[in-house]
Amino acid sequence: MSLPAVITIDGPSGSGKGTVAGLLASHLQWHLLDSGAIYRVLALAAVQHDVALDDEAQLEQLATALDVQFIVNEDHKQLIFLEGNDVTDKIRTETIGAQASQVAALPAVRAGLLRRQQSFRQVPGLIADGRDMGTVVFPDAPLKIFLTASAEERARRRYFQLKEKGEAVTLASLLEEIRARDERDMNRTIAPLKPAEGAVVLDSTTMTIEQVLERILSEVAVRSLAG
Ligand SMILES: Nc1ncnc2c1ncn2[C@@H]1O[C@H](COP(=O)(O)OP(=O)(O)O)[C@@H](O)[C@H]1O
Ligand SMILES: Nc1ccn([C@H]2C[C@H](O)[C@@H](COP(=O)(O)OP(=O)(O)O)O2)c(=O)n1
Repeated sequence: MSLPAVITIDGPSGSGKGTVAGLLASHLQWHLLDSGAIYRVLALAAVQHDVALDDEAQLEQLATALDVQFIVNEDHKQLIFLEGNDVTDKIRTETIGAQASQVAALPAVRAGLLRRQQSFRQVPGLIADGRDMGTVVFPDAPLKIFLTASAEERARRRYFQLKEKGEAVTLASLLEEIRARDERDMNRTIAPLKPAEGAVVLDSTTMTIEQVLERILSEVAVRSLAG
């Protein structure tokens, strides 16, 4: 029996992966894997348990035993729980993003989280967003998207997103953080951020969210992926 279909969406921070993945999942009524959230939760767990962000052995243990739950509420919003506590908003800061990028560079951590991510592949299908969804976690996915945008545009998007949440941020510091995270995610030795073979590369710098969604849906239709 063949495995349920997966659409992978990989790309750098602020390219629109999370937004588009969520819209696609609700449009197709498929499951959603926000793999970045798992790395963010692991970073938060490490801080809370006083585990150093470069202690690979302890982080591996923490990763394998990580008590994280994804729950969709009645408003169709995905909530994320760590050890029973709602951490949905807490994990969205740039600090946690940078810490997630740090723990994600450790091979034992990635290996410890691999099967957990693959278990999200359930009928009728899965939309998986991250950095290595198409290259490592679901290499057989029938549709792989690499979503990108200029660093300036991604920093601008993040700026408005965080400002709306009341976070005190500056455009200049966000651009610097985005560049540092790009650098680490693209240059690590294990599962670096890069387009998977055969990926559709979409540069969303001058595209609206709707245009990105339409473009991906046209690729879904060409491949007859949705029933
Ligand atoms: N094509 C787009 N045009 C304008 N804003 C966008 C676009 N795609 C995403 N955004 C906005 O940019 C911000 C970051 O998007 P997000 O989906 O969180 O990116 P990622 O998951 O890749 O980090 C959000 O506020 C989102 O609404
Ligand atoms: N599949 C993944 C997902 C995220 N990561 C790492 C690298 C990223 O900088 C951090 C945070 O990822 P996340 O997708 O939540 O970040 P953005 O929303 O794109 O800013 O985790 C990863 O290494 N592999």
